[in-house]
Amino acid sequence: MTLATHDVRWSAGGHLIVDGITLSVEPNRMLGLIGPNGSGKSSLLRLLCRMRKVASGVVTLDARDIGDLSRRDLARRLAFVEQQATTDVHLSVCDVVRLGRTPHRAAFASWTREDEEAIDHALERVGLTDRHDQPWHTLSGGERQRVHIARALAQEPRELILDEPTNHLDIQHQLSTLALIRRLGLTCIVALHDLNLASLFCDRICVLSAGKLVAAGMPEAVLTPDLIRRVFGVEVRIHDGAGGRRHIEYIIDGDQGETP
Ligand SMILES: Nc1ncnc2c1ncn2[C@@H]1O[C@H](COP(=O)(O)OP(=O)(O)OP(=O)(O)O)[C@@H](O)[C@H]1O
Repeated sequence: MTLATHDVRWSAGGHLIVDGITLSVEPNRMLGLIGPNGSGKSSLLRLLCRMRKVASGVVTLDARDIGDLSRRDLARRLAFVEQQATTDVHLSVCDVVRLGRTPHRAAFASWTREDEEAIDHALERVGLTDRHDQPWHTLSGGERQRVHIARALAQEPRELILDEPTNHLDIQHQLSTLALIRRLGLTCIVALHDLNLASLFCDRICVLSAGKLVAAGMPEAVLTPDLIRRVFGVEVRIHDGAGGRRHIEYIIDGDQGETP
C-alpha cells in the first residue's frame, strides 16, 4: 500500500464530517471516490494530502504517518488538484505550471533545464503546449482545469489526488483527461460524480455517504442498482456493453421503459 487512511475522523462546525474512514489504494492503481454532495469526499481528500489535520486516526504514505513527513518531502511524493482551485490572475500558463516545481528547487535557485523540461512535458500531456504564454485569466474553465493538472504533473508525484478533475470539461476532455490520468500509471485517488466515468476508468471504487465509507471494491461489485438507490436515491438499470464495459442508465420518474 502506498497511501492509506486508518479510522480517520475530522469535524467542522460541530459536525463529524469524516467518520472513521479506513481505505487504501494499491500502487499505480486508480481509486475512485464517489458519494452524494456533502458526503465528505473533498474533506477526506484534504486529509489525505495533509491540507487538514485529522482529529483522530492516521493517514499513512508507505506505512509512515504523513504528519511525520516534511512539507517538502510530502510535496515531492504527492500532488493535489483541487476543485475550483484559484490562481493569481496575473500569471501566465507556464507560471502556473512552474509552481509545481517548487518542491524540487532550492530557495533562490535558478531554473534548470530539468525544470523547463518537466513544465513543457506537463503542458504537452494535457494538450496545452501552444498556450504556454497565454495569460491565465483569459483561459476557459476547462483549460484552467487542465493547467492545474499540468501543474500537478510538473511536481512529478508518485501519488496524485484529484477532486472532480472533470469539472468544467466538455465530454471529449472528460474522457481524454481521465484516460491521461490512467495512462500516467500513478497511484491515484480521484473524486468523481459521474458513475459511468468512475466505472469506466477506476480500478476500485469507494463510496461515501454522510462521512462514512459504505462500500468499496471493483466497480462492477460496488455500483449495483441497490447501492445506487440507497446512497443516491436514484433508480438505475445496468447494461453490459461491448468489451465488458457497463453502462448505468438512470431511470427518471414516470419512465416505464423496459430493459430490451
Ligand atoms: N470548514 C468547514 N466548516 C463547516 N462545515 C464544513 C467545512 N468543510 C466542509 N464542511 C461540510 O462538510 C460536508 C462535507 O463537505 P465536502 O466538501 O467534503 O463534501 P463533498 O462530498 O466533497 O461534496 P460535493 O460533492 O458537493 O463537492 C458538507 O456538508 C460541508 O458543508
